[in-house]
Amino acid sequence: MSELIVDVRDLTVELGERPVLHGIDFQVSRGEVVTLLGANGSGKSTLVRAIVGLIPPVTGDITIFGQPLRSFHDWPRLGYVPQRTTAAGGVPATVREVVASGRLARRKPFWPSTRSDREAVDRAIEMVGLADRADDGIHTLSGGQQQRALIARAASGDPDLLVLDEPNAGVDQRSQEAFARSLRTFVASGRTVLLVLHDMGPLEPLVSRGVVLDAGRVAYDGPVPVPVAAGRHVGHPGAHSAAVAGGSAADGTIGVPSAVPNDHPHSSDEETGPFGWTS
Ligand SMILES: Nc1ncnc2c1ncn2[C@@H]1O[C@H](COP(=O)(O)OP(=O)(O)OP(=O)(O)O)[C@@H](O)[C@H]1O
Repeated sequence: MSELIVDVRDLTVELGERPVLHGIDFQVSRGEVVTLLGANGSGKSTLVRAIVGLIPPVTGDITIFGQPLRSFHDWPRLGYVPQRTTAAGGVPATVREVVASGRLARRKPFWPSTRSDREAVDRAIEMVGLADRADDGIHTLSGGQQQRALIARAASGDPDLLVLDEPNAGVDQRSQEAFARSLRTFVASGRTVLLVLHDMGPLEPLVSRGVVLDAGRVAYDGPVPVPVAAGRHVGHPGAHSAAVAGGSAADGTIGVPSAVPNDHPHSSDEETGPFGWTS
């Protein structure tokens, strides 16, 4: 069996004393691109935040790179971009400076950046299609471009696992396509990606597995569902949780769409369905 990069067992999380995740089992193996799907408030961001160590579990275990999270120290191996952040915040930094800050965990304190630092920063800027804006102030970029700069910052540290919470929110189609191409290169080098997505868009062919959360529980875990008709989708043969997801197991359909309404406030394309398909 391939190496488990993320291993979540029986995870329960509370926020403000309210249970949000209930007994989640969730694994990601090396080289996979796994997307978390589900309705607003189903717990996707909470699961991701627990995995990167921002929220403590009430019960259950989280292991990353084979290490229990509570004793994990190798943070440069993990790149994380949270949802809906802006990079500007009044800081007069250029795109290159923001991206270069992603290398800090790999550098010796007070030493100047090395050639490999600078090359990694250039690669990451190229990856998100911001090469022509590298020396511009981050505050001059659009929200979507700032989001891409943050992805580049996470990627510049050469992580083995990239965790991105809605990386394409508010990002135009052409940039999404450029990002999908770069992510393909990232994954081809044997690295691993965990994404929260509402609209898969150009990332869809890259995604190896979809996990749908419904009210803090795993409702489906299997190949990414594909559409059969407006509002109905079918799982690939072998999708193991079809019945659990609420659809009709008899006709092979799964109820994923009902768990993934397209009501997200910052979707980049209002005409597009939850998996990036025109509805
Ligand atoms: N700080 C908090 N305190 C209390 N409840 C919270 C907090 N943050 C989130 N929640 C609640 O936890 C639940 C899960 O939220 P979460 O953000 O993980 O969902 P999500 O699936 O990522 O949603 P979205 O698609 O809208 O980002 C929601 O009901 C939300 O209201």
